[in-house]
Amino acid sequence: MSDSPVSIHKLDQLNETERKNLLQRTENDLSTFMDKVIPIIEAVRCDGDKALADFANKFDKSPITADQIRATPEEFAAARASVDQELIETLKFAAGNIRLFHEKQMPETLALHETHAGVLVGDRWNAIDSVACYVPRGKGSFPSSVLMTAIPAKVAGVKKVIVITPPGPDGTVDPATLVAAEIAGVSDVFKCGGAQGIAAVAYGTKTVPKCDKVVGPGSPWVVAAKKQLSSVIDPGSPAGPSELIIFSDGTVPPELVALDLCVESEHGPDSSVFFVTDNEEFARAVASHVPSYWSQMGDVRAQYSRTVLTGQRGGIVVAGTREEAFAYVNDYAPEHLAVLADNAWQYLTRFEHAGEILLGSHSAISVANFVLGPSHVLPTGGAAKTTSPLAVFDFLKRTSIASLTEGAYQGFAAHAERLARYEGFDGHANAVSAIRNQALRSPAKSV
Ligand SMILES: NC(=O)c1ccc[n+]([C@@H]2O[C@H](COP(=O)([O-])OP(=O)(O)OC[C@H]3O[C@@H](n4cnc5c(N)ncnc54)[C@H](O)[C@@H]3O)[C@@H](O)[C@H]2O)c1
Ligand SMILES: N[C@H](CO)Cc1c[nH]c[nH+]1
Ligand SMILES: [Zn+2]
Repeated sequence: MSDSPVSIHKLDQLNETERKNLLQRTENDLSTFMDKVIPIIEAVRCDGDKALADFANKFDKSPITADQIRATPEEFAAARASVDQELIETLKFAAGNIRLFHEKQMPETLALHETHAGVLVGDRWNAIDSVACYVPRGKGSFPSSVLMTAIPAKVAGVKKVIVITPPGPDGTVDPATLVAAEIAGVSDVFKCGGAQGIAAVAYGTKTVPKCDKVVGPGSPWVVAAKKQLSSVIDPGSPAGPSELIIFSDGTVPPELVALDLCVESEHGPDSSVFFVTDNEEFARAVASHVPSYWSQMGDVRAQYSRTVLTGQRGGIVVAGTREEAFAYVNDYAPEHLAVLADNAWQYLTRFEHAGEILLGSHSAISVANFVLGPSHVLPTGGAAKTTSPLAVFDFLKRTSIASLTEGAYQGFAAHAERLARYEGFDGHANAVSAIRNQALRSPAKSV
């Protein structure tokens, strides 16, 4: 039991610096990528589609040419024919749940409140014009990410939704990604990933349309390019390497926690996954079960998981008290938080910061990752302290709407004039002092 290689970090044995280090993610230090993406971005800005093809050759080993960046109707048809019918049914099942959840999330288009007699103020929500959904391909294929990004955008009413994704070594888009795009109602899919894909939608190329916003998860190249281009395109939330914290009070089988530790840790060596508990005996039991689950995974995924769970950005955190366990989770602000307990709901109010909180053994991380409804694109790197999961709100913006009657205006104008004079704005003050000259404001008398 004690010879499990899973890291065990005892909070009360850490000094302040060590505790701080345990909260770090790979994405918190993008310094090695920030400079390297600049020439890639510049090449796309200057050479457009030709640069996209060159980078696809170089980074994706994909033999495409500048005139093959867009996925053709024939490629969609071939994808439809090659993807297993049951998988298509599953993609449709997921799409239905994602659509339903986001439809229910939509705010009223116009919400007005009468704050005083004759004063109507409120919000109008409307969609942004164009969005690019980034779908990764480097470490697997992610048709689920197409659904989790494009469907909320469509529900919000975005007119132009496109997908960008790295092409494979055969020069095509992953077939299930194309089928998922079709199910989501997206017909514009472009073969460009990494920093070059982000640059393409930021500046536009002959083939790839310039977009107002880019969403979706990606490698550090993608996250670094989003940061570099944040004044050119709205980069949305970072959505970097997947991360998970599991909290348990020891009232579930340790095997369950061990299995869940292998979930997000198999994404890549840069993921971060911890089990946090105040029960050391239970922690050691969990650690003892993990290696047997690695042996049930493919070599590459098992190695990613092993790297994460035996290193400094993963494993088990043993807190001295339950309060310290809650405090650690809140400081960490994980992307996903799974609460595994007999009565998981009792802990909900203890967790302030997380992209998603899954309560109880049946609210499985994999169900939420793939088919439940809420988007799996969630804030990473601690961004859950201030930001929210991808949702319809990311594709909408608010405009404040106001309307005053003549009677209401009388009650506001003198106050506005006084504040305008104090701030030294004569033009502002003069405009409202027309209160003394009603003719200027009354349509009936204005001509
Ligand atoms: N937060 C979320 O919602 C969420 C969801 C799914 C996946 N993820 C994360 O997304 C990530 C996906 O990883 P991936 O590798 O599949 O992403 P990816 O497909 O974005 O990465 C591959 C791309 O990176 C670029 N690249 C690779 N090597 C390069 C180099 N040497 N120089 C320049 N560019 C280079 C290439 O353009 C390549 O196409 C994982 O970290 C996973 O954990 C996050
Ligand atoms: N865990 C990812 C979000 O962090 C979603 C995903 C897609 N495929 C597998 N997992
Ligand atoms: Zn996952």
